[in-house]
Amino acid sequence: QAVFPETVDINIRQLDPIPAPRAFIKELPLGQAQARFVLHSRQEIRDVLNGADDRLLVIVGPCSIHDPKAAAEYASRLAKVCTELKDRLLIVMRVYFEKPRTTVGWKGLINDPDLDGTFDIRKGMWLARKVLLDVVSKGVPAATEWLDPITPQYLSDAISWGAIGARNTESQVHRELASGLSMPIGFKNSTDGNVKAAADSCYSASAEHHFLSINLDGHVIAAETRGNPNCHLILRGSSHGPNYDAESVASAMRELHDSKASGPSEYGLIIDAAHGNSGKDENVEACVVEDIAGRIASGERGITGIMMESFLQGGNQQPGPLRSLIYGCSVTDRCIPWSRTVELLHTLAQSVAVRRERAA
Ligand SMILES: C[C@@H](OP(=O)(O)O)C(=O)O
Ligand SMILES: [Mn+2]
Repeated sequence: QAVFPETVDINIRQLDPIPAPRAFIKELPLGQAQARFVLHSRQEIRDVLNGADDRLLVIVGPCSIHDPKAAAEYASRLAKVCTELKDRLLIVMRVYFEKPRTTVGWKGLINDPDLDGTFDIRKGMWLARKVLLDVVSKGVPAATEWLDPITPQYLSDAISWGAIGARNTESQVHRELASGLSMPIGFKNSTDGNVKAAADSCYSASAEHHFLSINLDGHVIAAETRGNPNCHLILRGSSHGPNYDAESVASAMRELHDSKASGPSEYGLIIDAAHGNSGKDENVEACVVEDIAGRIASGERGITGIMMESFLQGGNQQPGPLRSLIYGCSVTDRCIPWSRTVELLHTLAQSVAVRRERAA
């Protein structure tokens, strides 16, 4: 026999087969109209990031998706604001299914959809695709963090923008993954505040790569990618404090230049007002958003997008089975409540209008 059993799987308890991506996509297909919408929103995001479109990209939504019903309600509310403010803001919803943990904890809807330690990944992936299609069918573009390198094969057709998180931003696996993805990708600075690693990732991901992966039929393949020219930086603060200030933005743009990572034209960066920029306190996060709005209105260059963590209810709660939870409240990072989110979106829209007047 090829493998001596005693030499492998010593620490493996179980291996459960999961249907290939094509089976999920067949069961939950993206419609023709939705596919056109995804392609259009990806191009709008590229145009905002490279300055061809003077609107502001706003990536807003819960830290994580744990309840399909609450996600659908949030998307319905956001769809109305998308339409109301689309002359000034390009709004994309955070639809995050995979959560990178600093140590251990609930890893997201795909990994443990029942939030009870049963880890029904097949059900989680199916639910994730269902939630995603529901958001897109409401006319709201979807953003997600790519964490597991296999996940994109199940979901990427419906995603308009992706992030590589602070804990993975220097990983070769994620740079290779990003180089083959079909949507703009933002690399977060690392948790210790290192921006150079993320800038180098933008450069690396713009190159072609060859690596092992799986195809839609679940077969192991050697992937050859063209390189993704639409990668950019996300400043998300760090364990040493915030980096959303003007000097940090200017120095990050220089870093991007030095690593030859600028996109087809000068791509701006996104500021994540949450995480290390707000100490995960939603009230501080709201103040960070207002600070950035003021700077955008005054014409500060380099900021082409902002990320906010927001949900139906503010704050957060410990994860657990849905029946035990407060409806519409984050089970991971604390979020800005919906009512305050709407105020902040209007403030951001107003700052774009003021910037336009000054530029006229
Ligand atoms: C995981 C977190 O991002 P970061 O990688 O900046 O901690 C988030 O976006 O919820
Ligand atoms: Mn978060």
